[in-house]
Amino acid sequence: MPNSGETLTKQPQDENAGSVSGGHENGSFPDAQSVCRDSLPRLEETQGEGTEPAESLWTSLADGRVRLRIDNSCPQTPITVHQMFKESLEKYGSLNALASKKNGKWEKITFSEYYCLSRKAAKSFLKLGLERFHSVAILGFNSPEWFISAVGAVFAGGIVTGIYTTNSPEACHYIAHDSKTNIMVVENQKQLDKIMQIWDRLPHLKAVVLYKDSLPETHPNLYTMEEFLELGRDISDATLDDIINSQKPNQCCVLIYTSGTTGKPKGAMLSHDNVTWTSAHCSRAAGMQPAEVQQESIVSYLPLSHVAAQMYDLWTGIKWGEQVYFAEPDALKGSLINTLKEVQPTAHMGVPRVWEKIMEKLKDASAQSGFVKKKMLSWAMSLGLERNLNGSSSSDLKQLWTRLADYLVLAKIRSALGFSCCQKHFCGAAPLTTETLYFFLGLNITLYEAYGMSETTGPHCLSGPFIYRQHSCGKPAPGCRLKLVDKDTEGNGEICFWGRTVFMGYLNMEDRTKEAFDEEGWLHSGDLGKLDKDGFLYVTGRIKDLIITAGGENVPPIPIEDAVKKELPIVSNAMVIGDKKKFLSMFLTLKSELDPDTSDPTDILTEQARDFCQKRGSKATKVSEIVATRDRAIYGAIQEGINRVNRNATNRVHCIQKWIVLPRDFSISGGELGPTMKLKRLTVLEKYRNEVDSFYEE
Ligand SMILES: Nc1ncnc2c1ncn2[C@@H]1O[C@H](COP(=O)(O)OP(=O)(O)OP(=O)(O)O)[C@@H](O)[C@H]1O
Repeated sequence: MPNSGETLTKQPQDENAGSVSGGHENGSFPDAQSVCRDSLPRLEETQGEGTEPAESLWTSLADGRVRLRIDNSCPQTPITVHQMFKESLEKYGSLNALASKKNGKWEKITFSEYYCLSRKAAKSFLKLGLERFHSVAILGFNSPEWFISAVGAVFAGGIVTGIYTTNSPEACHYIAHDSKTNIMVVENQKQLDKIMQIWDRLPHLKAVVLYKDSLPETHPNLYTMEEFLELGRDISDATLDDIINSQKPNQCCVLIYTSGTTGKPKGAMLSHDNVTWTSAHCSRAAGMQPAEVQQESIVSYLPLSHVAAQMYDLWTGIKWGEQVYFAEPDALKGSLINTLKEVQPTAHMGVPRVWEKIMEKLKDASAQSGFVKKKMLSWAMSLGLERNLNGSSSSDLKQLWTRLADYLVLAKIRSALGFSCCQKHFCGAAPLTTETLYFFLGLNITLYEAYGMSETTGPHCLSGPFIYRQHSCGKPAPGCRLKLVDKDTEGNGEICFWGRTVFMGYLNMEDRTKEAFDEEGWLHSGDLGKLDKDGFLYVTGRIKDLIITAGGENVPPIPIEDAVKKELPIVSNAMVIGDKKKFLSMFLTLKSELDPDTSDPTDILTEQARDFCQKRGSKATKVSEIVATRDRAIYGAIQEGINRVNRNATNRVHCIQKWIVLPRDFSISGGELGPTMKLKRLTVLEKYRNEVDSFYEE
């Protein structure tokens, strides 16, 4: 791959692919006319006041600088995280910023207090020996301490990186080592235990701060959050301000480790400009309001080590003066709905799996309710869906019924979910199924999809109240561009990105960084997409998941997997296997109840799965009963379902020839799913290597 780090004086010309750009400042989006065939706009000569000059669009060094992608479609002066916070402080200083539950009561701090605490944290990090461009790693559930540590780390000239709480000690070690972590901020004893196991192999680690539990043992370099915040007392404001003032927008301040669905995690380096520009422009385009218009309130619960949550909750919260309420650590085990009901957020973001879980809960509740309730719900939802799919073209009487159904039934469900005041429901980070989309449309909840990657500082394409089309991820954010390359006859091509969302490079991975960009500096996503005539993007597949059989046929696995799941409602996960193999085979897992404490899949089949068994004449209630006996009724039904999918296959190569039911559903703790519930195919292949071999034994 050519070196994209060259000076970008030459402007790219793309003869085959038109590019689509986002709208401007006011958050408006382009119409059909802006699907243009022109080249990229000229990069401005100026990189913004105070920006260190840099020649290259990428770097793989923590202390590296990049040339910012400022051009006439996004001319705004680049700023640092501290400058962004200072601007917000002037406007929103007295507003509440962060709210967390302590002893059953919400405790709140204002933006002024938030800023002061972040400075205190910054001084304490310096006192503990945080070196420039070394990392502060945060390992814990969302909380004010998480935010204050993150902002403090950046103020102190460090780089903040989140670590998933589900990571093993070795996975924590990988990140801490790669990012030269100087200080680790951990939530509780459980996370501390992991660090204690690896500390002696982390030569840069100087101290650990514990922010929830009390100190379990005396260790010279172990502090509680209270102790920590006092450590920097003798660091002067001038010392900190010197460091803050020396920061440049084109330097790194955040590291997001990809969750490794395609291999080893990579540390995506985000610059101050990536963070501040994306915070300013993406959420506004999706309809989020600045606090001077309406203070948005949101609930923070998705892992902050993932780019989507970190941008949405933390950095955008600072930019627009949002009030962030922290959920309980068991949010995803069920308590989230209670928090939502209390907070009544004005906007809510979930990954598709979160929305699916809400859907499954509602379906189960409906299945257990009486005949009349069930009928009322399905009547109201069918009217809601019809209106949302067909618009309000129906008769006056029908419209009246639709409004009545919303008032009598649907509004109550939305209220029970905590969405009475919620004006924007976002979904992103993974594909959303039509079933989920339609289910929520039936409830009169429109899910606005966003699409992007860690490498685009989260969202690059957005939907919102002013830009929406079903099944689409919307349009590029204002000032951003995308193009499709290597298009097939149906218009599907690889999605490539350009704009100030585009990251700096992968830390310590020069080769992977070069591979990510083409010679003109476009970032290649590894995703397939299609554009409609109005410039709306539809993500249609992942090249990075493409299976190439031994015969050289390209097989996208997701459509086959989705078809199997649609045919067989007992199936939870389906995974096609066949890379470099003579034919395709498939792993299946069955829908099973989750352990309420750990969220791990149990052996007990879900209500829906048991219903499937009963209808097929099987008495099974557990996964193990089906697998151990190769339950004839169920195995027969699965084979029939697969036969139906095979009959609709594009050609013989796309047919599933062998399959197996695995004894346990995929899960994050099992390692088969990433934190946004995306399938980690390589891990599954490794974990079930014997089963794979058994498919292909002669
Ligand atoms: N709205 C969406 N629809 C479909 N796919 C999406 C959407 N949003 C994100 N994705 C998928 O998620 C990918 C980005 O994921 P992310 O940057 O979070 O990396 P990851 O999954 O954590 O790890 P890895 O890079 O190792 O796969 C995109 O390239 C795309 O495949």
